[in-house]
Order: sequence, then structure tokens, then C-alpha cells
Amino acid sequence: MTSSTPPPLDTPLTCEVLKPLLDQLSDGLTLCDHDDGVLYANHVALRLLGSNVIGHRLESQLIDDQPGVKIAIHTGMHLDMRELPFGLGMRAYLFRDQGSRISADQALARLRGLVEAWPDAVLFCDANGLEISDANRAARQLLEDDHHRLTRENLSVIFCDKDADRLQKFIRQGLLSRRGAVRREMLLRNDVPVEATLIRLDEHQGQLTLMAMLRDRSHYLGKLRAVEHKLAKAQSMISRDSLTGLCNRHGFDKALEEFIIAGASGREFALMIGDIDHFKQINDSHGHLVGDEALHKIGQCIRAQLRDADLVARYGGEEFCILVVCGAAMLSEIAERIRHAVGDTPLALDNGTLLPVTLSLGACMFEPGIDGETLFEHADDALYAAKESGRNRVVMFQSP
Ligand SMILES: Nc1nc2c(ncn2[C@@H]2O[C@H](COP(=O)(O)OP(=O)(O)OP(=O)(O)O)[C@@H](O)[C@H]2O)c(=O)[nH]1
Repeated sequence: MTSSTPPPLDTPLTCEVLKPLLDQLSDGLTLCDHDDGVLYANHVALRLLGSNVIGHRLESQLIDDQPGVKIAIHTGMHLDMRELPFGLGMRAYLFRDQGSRISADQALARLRGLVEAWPDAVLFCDANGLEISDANRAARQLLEDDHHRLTRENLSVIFCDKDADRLQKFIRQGLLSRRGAVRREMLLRNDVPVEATLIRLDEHQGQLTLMAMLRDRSHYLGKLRAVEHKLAKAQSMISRDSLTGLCNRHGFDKALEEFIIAGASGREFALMIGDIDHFKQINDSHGHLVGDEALHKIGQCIRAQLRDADLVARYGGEEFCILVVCGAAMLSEIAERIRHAVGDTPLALDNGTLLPVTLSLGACMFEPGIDGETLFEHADDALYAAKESGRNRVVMFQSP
């Protein structure tokens, strides 16, 4: 390298051969004099360093960042800077934008690859006509689109149309939303439940795009249903008597509260308490297991005399509480039906024995204004009277 004045760059050689060549470079290149005054900068260098770099000393255009990396004062870009051997009494410097190591095309290709491989379904559509322009692999799988018919379909037809108003509202909100995404639980046309997210993408060349992301929720909902099922089972076990399969005392107390609320709104119902007569003798003569079997069979027999809306509970021991939806005129008839069903035919035990049993019942109509405890006391008083007056009978509570 010589310290003499470098040849001007507008000689025929540099104009006709060197400059066009240097302008083809994808990196920025500057040619400087021995004092690093910029004599020439190719197109890329002008973009990276700023258009007025020629005539200035390079060091006045750059500040140090890390070793080998400079920041261009005018453009703020972070640049890799390298000196090249050049000759002709000049110094050559190569600049490369740190942030643009991949081209826009490469970036787009990467983005497309990412969307295609994304585990959630992604669809793009034109925001005006809602025509789908692109759908990734997960979208084609989720919507069972083996023949690539999804593109050109309308976005709204991929959803189940049971609730068209809700769907239209959702899409409208997606189009209007300027602050990120709108999200709803939706059902697809093939009945797959999804969490749908709509994102309005910025206008590109005057065109507004709507992006829909669909996350399959069937797995999640399946698990949720299994948990709900287990919970319901556990709940029912809490309220059920294991010996008879009927409601237990806990279940009865809850049901009574509900009957009282319905009664206050005008629903007629009654409470009966049935108690097996001389049950102790059954246990004593046949054993506890036979006693258990008898309790189970009597419980089923009582249940069979009633409708679905009625409730039978084993309240404790050999005592059954029965909530019957009926008016006063029917109460006695229903109570007698139960008494006859239990007492008229001996119980056929599993060991072949025929076991005669009878049932005493006390019954009381619900009257608006009385609470569950009072209703229970009244029915219990009537039961006591049935036992006292000889058993195997029905006694109606009479208000004093
Ligand atoms: N096998 C069996 N017996 C039970 C169960 N719960 C309570 N008992 C029995 O039921 C009997 C109830 O006897 P008591 O209260 O004297 O009444 P009862 O013999 O039916 O006489 P009355 O009700 O006056 O007609 C007792 O012997 C209890 O042990 C049970 O789950 N299984």
C-alpha cells in the first residue's frame, strides 16, 4: 500500500468495470484513502452507513459496539466490519448488517414452515369475503380435509351452524378487534370442540387478513367429563345407602330441603316414615345377614310402589323415609299400597325361606309455612301412633 494520492475513482476502469461489479455485492463495501476518508461506497454500503458517507472519514460515521462490530451513526444499524486487502493505494472495508443475515424470502419460507408444522390448526382468510386462502396440516387433519378442499371455503362453514348468531358475532368481533385476539369455545362442523382464536392481521397492500387458530379440546373435555363423572359418582356414594342402594340420611336431608323449597312454591307433597315391625326378632331368629337381605328387599319393594319424582331413603336401622309428590286425597291410598305390598306376601329369601314382615307408616302432608324439622316430627308422631295402636297400619298426622 502506498501513501501517495489514490487514483480517482472516475477513471474509465473504475466507472465501467469496478463500480458495477461492486454494486452487485450483497455486502456493503467502501473504498477509502490512506486516512480512511471514504472515496466510494457501493449501494449496500450507502444503505447501511447512510447516503452521505462519501467524503467523510469512516471513523466519524461509526461508533464501536463489540470487537469487530460497529454501529452506523446515521442508520443505527449494527454492522460486522472487516478490512480487505485491496491495493491501488486504497483501503477497502466490507460491512454486513448483523440483523439481516437471512433474506426476507428465507424468513418467509421459515415462517411458512413453522405455520405448516404448528400443532394447532391455522387458517388464513380474506377479511372481506371470509374465503380461506391457506390452511396448515393440523387444520386439514382437524377438519378431515383429505382432498385440500378447505381453501376457498368460507370460514363460517367450518363451524357447526347450530348457533349462527353467536358465530357471526364472534367473527365480527375478530374483524373489529384492534387489540390482539378474540377467543371462544366453539364446535366444528364435524362436532369437534375447539378453542378458536381469531386474530386480525394488519392490512397488507390494502388487504385485511383474518387468522383463525383452532385448538382441539376433545382430549381436554374428555378428561373433564371423566372427572365430572367420578365426582358425580363420589357425590352419589356420599348420599347412597350401600345396603339397599336407596338414598341415605344425608341424601334424604338434602332432598327434603329441595322438596320444602318446591312446596313453598305450591308443589304438593307428603312425608311418610315407614318402620318394619318387630325387626329385632328377624335378626334374632334368622341372623344379621338375613336381616340385611330383608332390609334390601323391603327397600326395593317400597321403591317399586312409587313414581320417579318420589324419593325413598333408608333413614337408619329399619326405618324408611318417603317423600311423595301427591295431594291429601291420594296420600292414604299410596301409604296403604306400600303397607300391603310389604305385608301381604312373605318375603322370599335367597335361601328359599318365606319370611312374613309387616310395616307401620306415619304420614303427614306438607303445609306451606312448616319447616322440614316440623314435618319430620309430625310424620314421626304419626308413626309412633301406628306402632302404639298395634302396628301394620298407616296413621295420618292430625293437627291438634
Ligand atoms: N340386619 C340389620 N339389622 C339392623 C340394621 N340396622 C338396625 N338393625 C336392627 O333393627 C332392630 C330394630 O329394633 P327395634 O328398634 O327394637 O324395633 P323393632 O324390633 O322393629 O320393633 P318395632 O319397631 O317396635 O316394631 C335392631 O335389632 C337393630 O339391630 C341393619 O343394618 N341390618
